[in-house]
Amino acid sequence: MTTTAPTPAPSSAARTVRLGANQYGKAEVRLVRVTRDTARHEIEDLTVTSQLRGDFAASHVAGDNSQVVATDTQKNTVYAFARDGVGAPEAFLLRLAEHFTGFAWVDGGRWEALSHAWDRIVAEGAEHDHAFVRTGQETRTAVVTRDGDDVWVLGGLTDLTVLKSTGSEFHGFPRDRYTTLGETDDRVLATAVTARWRYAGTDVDWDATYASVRATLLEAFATTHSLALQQTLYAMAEAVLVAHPAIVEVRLSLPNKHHFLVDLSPFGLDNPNEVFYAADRPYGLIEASVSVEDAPPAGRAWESVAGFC
Ligand SMILES: O=c1[nH]c(=O)c2[nH]c(=O)[nH]c2[nH]1
Repeated sequence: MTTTAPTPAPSSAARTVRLGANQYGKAEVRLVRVTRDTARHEIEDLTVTSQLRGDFAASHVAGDNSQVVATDTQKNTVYAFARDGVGAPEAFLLRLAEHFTGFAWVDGGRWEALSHAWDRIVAEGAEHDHAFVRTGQETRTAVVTRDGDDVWVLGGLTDLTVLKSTGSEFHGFPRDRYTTLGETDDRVLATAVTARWRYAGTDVDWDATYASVRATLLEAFATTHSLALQQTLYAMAEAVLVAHPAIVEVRLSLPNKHHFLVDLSPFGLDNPNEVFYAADRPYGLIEASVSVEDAPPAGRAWESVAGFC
């Protein structure tokens, strides 16, 4: 038997290492703001992440924190800025970006928000002034990335769950020895939409555009007679781009929430497309980016945005 001597590990003196890309900050700051100027309160509920980029080498290599804006300070800043109001998450994040890049050694960063929706409770026939119920609907998302004077804004939403009980077909796919799926011209189509969209600039009515994009996504989902979830995805993204000149790119991630017809024949029953098993996994996952032809370069807009191809 031949034995090979192990290769000696290189001594640390023989190698030069270098700090690469880095960012740091406070993740998932939970912020709830109650606006109580009148008896009819308003509530804003966000989860905010702040990450700074810049010259932080001294802290990493020597423990010199003279340029480290503490993550605790970043968290406090989020709360302090909320004292003046929150408003659209995109606008709030742009304020944070402007503030933190005021430190000479901070040249950019990434600020992200999830916006959690609450509805008023209807009590005694009227919307209550200060009692709310979390809507089981989607979560609005926003990401601001700044690099020097360049800034990119993504709007978005996640967990917008939709279903069509007809108007969906799937056939014409290749068959090989592993194919068992039957062709269908009438199936249930359901998905939980995750969408992100890239704005061309920052002079935008964020709330109005969000509401309009959401409505456009829903309308396109409802009205597209679907031959594949891929086709529905494209129709949804196209509809958003056609209706919103401020938006230049849409990325969608659509899980195909399969609804399988249950075989009721063992019970002597037919099943004319009425009783389904709603499977939770595995699920098809359909993802794409759709953009306008003359879209400005995406730059760093999509950096660290997980969950898309
Ligand atoms: O809309 C669909 N797209 C697919 O790619 C696919 N694959 C599959 O098994 N079912 C479906 N449905």
